[in-house]
Amino acid sequence: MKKVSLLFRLLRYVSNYKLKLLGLILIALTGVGFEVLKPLPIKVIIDSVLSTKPLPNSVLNLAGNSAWMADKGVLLVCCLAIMAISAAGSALFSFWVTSYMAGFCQRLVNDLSIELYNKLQRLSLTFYHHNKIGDLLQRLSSDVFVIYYLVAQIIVPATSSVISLGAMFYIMASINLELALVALSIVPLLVIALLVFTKPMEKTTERQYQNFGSLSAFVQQSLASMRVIQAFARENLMRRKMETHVLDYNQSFLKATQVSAGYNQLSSLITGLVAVIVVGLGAVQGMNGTISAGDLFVFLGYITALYGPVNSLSIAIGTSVVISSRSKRLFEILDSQEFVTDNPSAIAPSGIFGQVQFENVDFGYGLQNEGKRTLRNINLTVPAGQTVAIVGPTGAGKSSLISLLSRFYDPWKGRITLDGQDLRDLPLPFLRENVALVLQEPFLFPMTIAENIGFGNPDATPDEIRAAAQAAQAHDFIVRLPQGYDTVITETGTSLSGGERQRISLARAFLKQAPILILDEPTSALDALTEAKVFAALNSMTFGKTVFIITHRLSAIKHADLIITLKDGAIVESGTHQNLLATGNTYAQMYNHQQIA
Ligand SMILES: Nc1ncnc2c1ncn2[C@@H]1O[C@H](COP(=O)(O)OP(=O)(O)OP(=O)(O)O)[C@@H](O)[C@H]1O
Repeated sequence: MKKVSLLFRLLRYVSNYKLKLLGLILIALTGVGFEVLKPLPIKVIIDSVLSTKPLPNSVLNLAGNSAWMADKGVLLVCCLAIMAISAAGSALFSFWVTSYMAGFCQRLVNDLSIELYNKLQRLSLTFYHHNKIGDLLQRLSSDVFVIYYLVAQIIVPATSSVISLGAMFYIMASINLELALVALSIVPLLVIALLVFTKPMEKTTERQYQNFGSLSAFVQQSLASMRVIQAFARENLMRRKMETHVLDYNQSFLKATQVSAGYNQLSSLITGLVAVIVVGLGAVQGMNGTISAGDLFVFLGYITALYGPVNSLSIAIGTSVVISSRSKRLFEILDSQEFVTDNPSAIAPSGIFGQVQFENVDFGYGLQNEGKRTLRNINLTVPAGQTVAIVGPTGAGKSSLISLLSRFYDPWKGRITLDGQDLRDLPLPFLRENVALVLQEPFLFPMTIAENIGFGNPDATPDEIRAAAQAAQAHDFIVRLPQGYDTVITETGTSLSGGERQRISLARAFLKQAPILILDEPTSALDALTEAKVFAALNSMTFGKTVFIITHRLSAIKHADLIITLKDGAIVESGTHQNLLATGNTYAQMYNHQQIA
């Protein structure tokens, strides 16, 4: 997307608050008006108090011909005017603009953050496989401020700069057109400087923020895996990698800063040079008597004041380059394809029985024509209320198969139905409300244990949370913790053992009371006794539910209604424990091997 169209797209968020923006610009312009007025009382002092020039008509009209308009009276009024202009213009309006702008821009940042967050929630896991969390974090917490800069460093300063330049030029031209035109030559010179610097600024800024994203991602991953780093004593290796990331970032930061400082300095140089020329020419005209001392003072005042708006215009233009590069990183998220989409015309059925059917399902993680096929021609019927166990060697596709049930991904080919209805024709939130999931890696939030379990059902009462914990064999260890159910879990959950985390995760799924329960190795971290208790509890908790369970401990699923064996992404056998044992094939071999071991 082109730089200008990126800026226009960003502008659309601002256009939701047209009136507020207009208010902000009006306040800023009033401040500018005071700035433009600043040299005028001094001109009156120089020309009409210190010299003999009559008072300007505008002042006479205001004051009338009153007697107090003698020199000292004029001097006093001019001094009061200077004070009022400075107090109102510089102090009051600067404060007002700053606080108004902060509130307004923060609201824009909030809007954009929420839109990004909503989009991130809709994106399927495929997106997360291709993007690093640290980089996304950086986009959401830092790049999102581009909208702030768009208003605070471009729209408002550029508008007030253009208007104040216009007003100053008008007054200067009415004093001396020739000098005013020389002053205006700043504009084409600055445009040339900008043309030279745009590309390098764009490139270096983009690189800088890419490197910053990589650095954030590396730090985030390192912190999350500190235990592994320490266990393998790989601190030096990771430090060297960190140094490389920091160095890359520093170099790109340095380049971006040098290029943008180069542009700023060149534009300052141009402004300064033109100002010197105008001062010189003005002084010559003053000596020739073609311009009064007061007018020359106004002129010189504006020439110095001209630097402010011209400079903020050039900064605004430079910032627009930076902003467009950074906003690209946000629009990349907003434009990411939602591979799993919610069908807007889908109607939720009044209830769910729980019959699940896979019909000729093929699936892979990449795009259909590019990626490797992970599941091939899966045909499977699970009647409502039955328990199906999925077994097979590691990497066979077991977790992939069950991830299709929650529509984390959609099949490449074929379809999966729930009570005869294609999952893609069910509202996505409805489907996921009706599926409870225990993942292989139990994830806990940095909240209390009660909140972690209650995540399965936010309306659950403390008694229901406790009952779910009891069923998952978690209650006993929870009440032994100093704060019991109110114990806050550390960010990574490392304050609990693997088995404890697993049981909390199980309790969360139990609490959800969904008609379909998916358990991906739910007891792999439990000792044999606790595992037996969990499985005993499972029998009562899963009554009437359709259950998919993946486990490597085959003795635990002997009573499943159906067992399927997956190998290289295909179902190679299915039946009950007894049937499969009788065949002597893969399942029987794995089972017998475990019995001996
Ligand atoms: N996000 C992913 N992107 C690409 N390939 C993946 C992804 N997740 C899994 N795979 C691949 O899909 C295949 C099946 O993986 P899956 O996790 O479904 O196997 P599994 O039978 O559950 O294994 P395990 O018993 O070890 O958990 C593997 O080859 C794996 O490398």
